[in-house]
Amino acid sequence: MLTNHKAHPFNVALVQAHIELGNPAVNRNHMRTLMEQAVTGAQKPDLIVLPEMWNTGYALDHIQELADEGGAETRAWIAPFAATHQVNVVAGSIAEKKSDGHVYNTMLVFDQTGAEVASYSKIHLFRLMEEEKYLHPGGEKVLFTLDGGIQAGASICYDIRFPELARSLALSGANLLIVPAEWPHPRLHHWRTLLTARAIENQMYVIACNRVGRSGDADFFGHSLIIDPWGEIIAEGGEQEEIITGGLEPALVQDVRGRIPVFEDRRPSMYDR
Ligand SMILES: NC(=O)CCC(=O)C(=O)O
Repeated sequence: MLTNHKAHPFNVALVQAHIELGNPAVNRNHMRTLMEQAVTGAQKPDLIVLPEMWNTGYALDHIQELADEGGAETRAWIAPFAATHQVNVVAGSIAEKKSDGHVYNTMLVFDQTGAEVASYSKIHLFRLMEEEKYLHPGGEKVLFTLDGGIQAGASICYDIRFPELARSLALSGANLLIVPAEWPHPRLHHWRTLLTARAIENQMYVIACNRVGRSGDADFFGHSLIIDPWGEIIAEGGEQEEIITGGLEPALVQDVRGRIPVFEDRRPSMYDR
């Protein structure tokens, strides 16, 4: 059940930001400034989402030195930010160096008390951006409960090309898929179509925060999206820095699942793998 104990919709704010290649200090300050804008905006968010690999960008050649050791630096400022502003934060993803010495593309999630409620490392590494040469893949899917009882599933960028992951999260109870990304031109058509498909087939909300700006040869287009469980786009960013906001209506997931009973009509024994 997607339950929300608040009378108002569950308001989300996607921080569609530019990321400075290989400069965690600049990126941290920039994200904090934008997050402050988000919490002081007209509509106070219940949840803030950042883009993928926002601390370093794809500075993969130097990722061993640049990655956040144990995620300590990120945790040290995002947890108090969440508590101070009483807002859930999906801290996009960061390059995180774990105790095994490998660098992972990791999403950290904090609730509105500042408690860390989840950590997910990207399962599917994207060869076109050489992730598989420099990063280590995560080994498990992750669900978490946000303030208000909303069950969310984690996906990072390229993960959305694997419908099995979103379906598996939905079957485990997720009603909302959260997707930080660094997705460049010329694949806007894929971005919008895949995200919409994940929403329609799983009858879940999908919220996806992409970065903007050029980095090396890549031109990141933004177009962050908030999509409802019927596949309607509630809000979509442009190609510049901005904060995209929208309200999720908790009851809509069950309503859509009642209209077309996809989950009741599944035939798992017919699917090989
Ligand atoms: N950072 C990524 O995973 C990019 C994925 C992407 O661009 C795609 O087309 O897939």
